This record gives sequence, C-alpha cells and structure tokens, in this order.
Amino acid sequence: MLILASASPRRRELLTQAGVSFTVEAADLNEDRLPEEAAAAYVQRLAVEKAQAVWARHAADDSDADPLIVLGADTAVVSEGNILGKPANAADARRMLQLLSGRTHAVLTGLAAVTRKGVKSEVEITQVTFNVIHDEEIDEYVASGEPLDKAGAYAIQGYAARWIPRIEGCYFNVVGLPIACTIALLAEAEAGLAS
Ligand SMILES: Cc1cn([C@H]2C[C@H](O)[C@@H](COP(=O)(O)OP(=O)(O)OP(=O)(O)O)O2)c(=O)[nH]c1=O
Repeated sequence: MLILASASPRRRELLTQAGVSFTVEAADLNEDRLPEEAAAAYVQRLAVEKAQAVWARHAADDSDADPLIVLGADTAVVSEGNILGKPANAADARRMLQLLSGRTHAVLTGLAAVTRKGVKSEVEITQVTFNVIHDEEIDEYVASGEPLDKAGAYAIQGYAARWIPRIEGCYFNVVGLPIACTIALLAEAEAGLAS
C-alpha cells in the first residue's frame, strides 16, 4: 500500500502518469528552514518529515501481507545563494521572478520513502535557464495567480514555459516529482521490505 504524503495536484498527476497505484494524504507541516540549513538538506528533511508524519497516522495499517510505504517530496528553487520556496504574496512572487530573470537557477526536489524498515531518501537537481523577463510581464504573470502556489513563483508546465529556453536534468523534477528517480526510490524501499 502506497500513500503519497502531499497536497500538490502536480505530484498526484505525475505519480499517476508513472502508472503507480496510491492514495493521497497531505502532511501539513511547518516548512520553515532551519538557521544555516543548506538547500539540499532542507528539501530532504522536509520530504522525510512529510512522509514520517503520514506514516505515523497509518502505522496500524502496516502488515506483512500489505506493507505500507509513504512517499514525501519537497521542491525548492536556488538562485544566487537564495533559497526560494512558495511566495508569501504577490510582492514576494515579483521579487523571486526578478531574481530568476536572465539567469540559470537550480531546482531541488527532496524525496523520501518511509517503511517500517526505515527511510530511503534522495535529492534530484535540475538546472533551469530563464530569459530576461520584463517587469510588465512579471506583473501580468503574478496577477494571473499561477506563481502563487509554486516554488520560485513559476510553473514550467504553465505560462512560464515561454521564458525557459533550456533545462539540464529531469523536467518532472521541476514540476515537483522526478518520475524516474521516484520509481527507483520506491523499488529500493520495496527491496528493503523484502530483506
Ligand atoms: C518550479 C516549479 C514548482 N512547482 C510546484 C511543485 C510543488 O507543488 C510546489 C513546491 O511546493 P512544495 O512545498 O514542494 O509542495 P506543495 O506545498 O505544493 O505540496 P506538499 O508539500 O503537500 O507535497 O511548486 C510547479 O508546479 N512548477 C514549477 O515549475
């Protein structure tokens, strides 16, 4: 039995696209970064905490016949040493997009699979290049609402695609769930259960 510990509709769609059967339950955590915490450590910790929070609620459902696996994920954008999560408001989204304009940044997704045997976790990184975006375009984009629930204040799968001439790495990682990496992690968790 697999539970995706996420409220993100994108993650649900990507895991479905990969042909995996699962249910969904949001974890609802405090997502504040610890002082001095590096980006990779941050997304990995949150992915683990999300999966562990949902695991704890369902520990009684775990059995040898149907072992429980809980998958958590967290995505952040890193540009010029700044770690960008979801924007707090429209002004914050504008600030983030101004920072990304005309530069290449990294998108990091932490993944964690929790079973009764422990935690397997991974961090996937994709480099994303943005063209210069003019302030009027940024204002219009922020007003559209698309940036507001996305790390770094943009959606590569949405309107922002027009500003992204290239990426290096896994596309699905930018959308919030690197599919191939997730399937490999789930296989590792299943192998761990069998050992
Ligand atoms: C950069 C980028 C992020 N995103 C999304 C993916 C994630 O849903 C979101 C990052 O926020 P997260 O905090 O990783 O995830 P979430 O709050 O949406 O869901 P949950 O914690 O319950 O799993 O940004 C896109 O959809 N497209 C993009 O291009």
